[in-house]
Amino acid sequence: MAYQHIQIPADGERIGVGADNRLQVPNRPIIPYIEGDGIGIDITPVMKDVLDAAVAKAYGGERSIAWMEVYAGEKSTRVYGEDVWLPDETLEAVKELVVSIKGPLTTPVGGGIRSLNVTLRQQLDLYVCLRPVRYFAGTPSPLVHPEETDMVIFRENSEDIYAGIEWQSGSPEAEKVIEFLQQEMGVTKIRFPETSGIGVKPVSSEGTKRLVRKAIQYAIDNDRPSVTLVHKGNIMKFTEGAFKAWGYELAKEEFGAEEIGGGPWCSFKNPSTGTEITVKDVIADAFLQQILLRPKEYDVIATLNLNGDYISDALAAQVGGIGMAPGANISDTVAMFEATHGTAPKYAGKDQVNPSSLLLSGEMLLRHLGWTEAADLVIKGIEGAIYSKTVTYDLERLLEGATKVSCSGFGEAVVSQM
Ligand SMILES: NC(=O)C1=CN([C@@H]2O[C@H](COP(=O)(O)OP(=O)(O)OC[C@H]3O[C@@H](n4cnc5c(N)ncnc54)[C@H](OP(=O)(O)O)[C@@H]3O)[C@@H](O)[C@H]2O)C=CC1
Ligand SMILES: O=C(O)CCC(=O)C(=O)O
Ligand SMILES: [Mg+2]
Repeated sequence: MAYQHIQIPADGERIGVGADNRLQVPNRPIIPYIEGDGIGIDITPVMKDVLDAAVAKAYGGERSIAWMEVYAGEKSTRVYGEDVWLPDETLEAVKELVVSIKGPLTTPVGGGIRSLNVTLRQQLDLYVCLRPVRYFAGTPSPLVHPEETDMVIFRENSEDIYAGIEWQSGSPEAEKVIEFLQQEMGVTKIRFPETSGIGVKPVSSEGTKRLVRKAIQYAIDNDRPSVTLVHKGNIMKFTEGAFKAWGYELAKEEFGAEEIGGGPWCSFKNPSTGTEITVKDVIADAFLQQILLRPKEYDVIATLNLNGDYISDALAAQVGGIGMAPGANISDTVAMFEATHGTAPKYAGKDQVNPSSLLLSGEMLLRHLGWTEAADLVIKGIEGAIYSKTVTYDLERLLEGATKVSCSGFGEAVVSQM
């Protein structure tokens, strides 16, 4: 490895990947991190400090993280030059070093660059966006029983309208596609052909099945009772409807699921525990009301890219907001952990926001390394800080008798509660 601007920590070692894609983790692994735009500057240093403290406490100095900064977004344009938003060496480093973590990156609405977050997922084929949503006791929530929300979202991360295949209204490309649709495909339903922008939504059986396979395997490994396929297949029959059909097909072919009654729901016995795992489906709009009214009925969720984006913020709100919801983007070998929320520009550099989403993403990273003792300490620290009502502005404004602390102050509270 030789990089232009990335400094490799001399005393760190690379994580290896063995048979069955198992990680071989040295005592001082090199972990690349992207600071992130906006509030990235606030939350990323806190995340590093908290993870370092948890690892030091759990392993008494025997293990530690060799952090290595890699660049993307606005910081990259300062380091590499005006138009370099995502340098090749960032992609190379993240791929070679296998496990990384990132802060949020800005995407302009309308024109400008396409999402760097989506580009990272696509370039590295991080096809699973894993977003667990659980409640921490004492967190203010709009629900009467927020503790009943305990779901793990598997959002397909490589297809759907996030593929970015779209043409602007009035462009020659849009006109050409519209002409093709009308003249060669017999399409008569484009309501305003003169002024329409056009987007394409690819959804494949391979893309669906690799995602649903991971979701079902997660349910097996974690002894969860159900996997729900969330789709809008009544309207988008050959994309979202196909996602549902391929999901059930996979459950039957690869996991031996059998139909319940006349189907389409099916179930099979968890090969490790003997517990019944139900594979079911629900239409996305109905799902969004049911997660508020009957959250206990849902557990592992497998869904398409756009649905997963909406659902993850909606579910996060139920357990305290997007300041609390972690995530990971995963392929068969590479894992990149990241917060669910964005760059919250109005708070950038003010040391105010809640770092928990990135802290909990870091907790997932530690668990992914097999460093469960350190991961448990991060959870203990966050639980302790929230329980003692020492919280950032977002929770303090909803929590009677709470003490408001800064972003870094919350990090210190977490460490002191470990
Ligand atoms: N993966 C990524 O990197 C993502 C990037 N983005 C990008 O981020 C930019 C801003 O997007 P926007 O729609 O404003 O969404 P954001 O998630 O950045 O912020 C929306 C609101 O959520 C609340 N919030 C977000 N993060 C926190 C936090 N850590 N602690 C407390 N509250 C928080 C704030 O609410 P309040 O004002 O009520 O305090 C904030 O104003 C866009 O460019 C978007 O594309 C968006 C999502 C994910
Ligand atoms: O890439 C972006 O700007 C937004 C991404 C997003 O909303 C998400 O990852 O949940
Ligand atoms: Mg989102």
